[in-house]
Amino acid sequence: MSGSGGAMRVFPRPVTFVTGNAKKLEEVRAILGQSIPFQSLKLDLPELQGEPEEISKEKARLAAVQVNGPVLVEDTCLCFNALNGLPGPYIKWFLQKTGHEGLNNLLKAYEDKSAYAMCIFSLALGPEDEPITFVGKTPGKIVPARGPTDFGWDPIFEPEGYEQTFVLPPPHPFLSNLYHTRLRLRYQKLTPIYSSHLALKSLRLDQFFSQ
Ligand SMILES: O=c1[nH]c(=O)c2ncn([C@@H]3O[C@H](COP(=O)(O)OP(=O)(O)OP(=O)(O)O)[C@@H](O)[C@H]3O)c2[nH]1
Ligand SMILES: [Mg+2]
Repeated sequence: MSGSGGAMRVFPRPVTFVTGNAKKLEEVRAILGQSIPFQSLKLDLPELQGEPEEISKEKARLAAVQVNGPVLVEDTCLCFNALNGLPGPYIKWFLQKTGHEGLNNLLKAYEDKSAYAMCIFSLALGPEDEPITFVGKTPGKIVPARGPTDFGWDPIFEPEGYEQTFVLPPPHPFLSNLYHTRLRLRYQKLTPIYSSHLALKSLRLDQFFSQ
């Protein structure tokens, strides 16, 4: 990927990251840095139902109508293999209603505690454009909650190859392996953005943007 000059050509109008989740915004903003012209908008979009990619696409369509310009949205799913991918996109409600303990209890009847965290980004150039969707997955397992509980299901998700949950452990987070695992998931969140640069270039949509 080229420097921010190239990105400016591809995205002469800022891409609006639409989310109602301050923590999500903080992480995406930290990763994106200056790589693309970026702004955020706090909108609580409807929590749709269906397959994760379809939900994400539809969310991008709704966001693009409200913003009337290029938008980026992200959906995070936590998927239990014993439950064929559920709660998946419904993790927000399961977490709110049952808490960490309830999520563990859902798997009590199964030996298989494996799970995966999935981040789906959708980019829509505008209300008339079909969103482009990219998926990043991190495998792991569900464990009783450990560590700080300030972000979602982090304390009950143990990424594969680690004996710690997904929370960032103080006091030296930048040096820990776990921090790097977490960055990897976040990097997967970024892959869509890099890929969409390439897609946009190949479609020559930079011309479209400068009109
Ligand atoms: O432990 C976590 N580590 C993460 O990295 C992470 N990212 C999101 N979440 C939580 O998972 C649900 C997804 O729902 P979600 O993707 O629809 O988000 P949201 O509705 O809060 O925001 P948005 O849809 O307005 O962007 C919500 O409960 C989020 O708080 C995370 N939890
Ligand atoms: Mg949501």
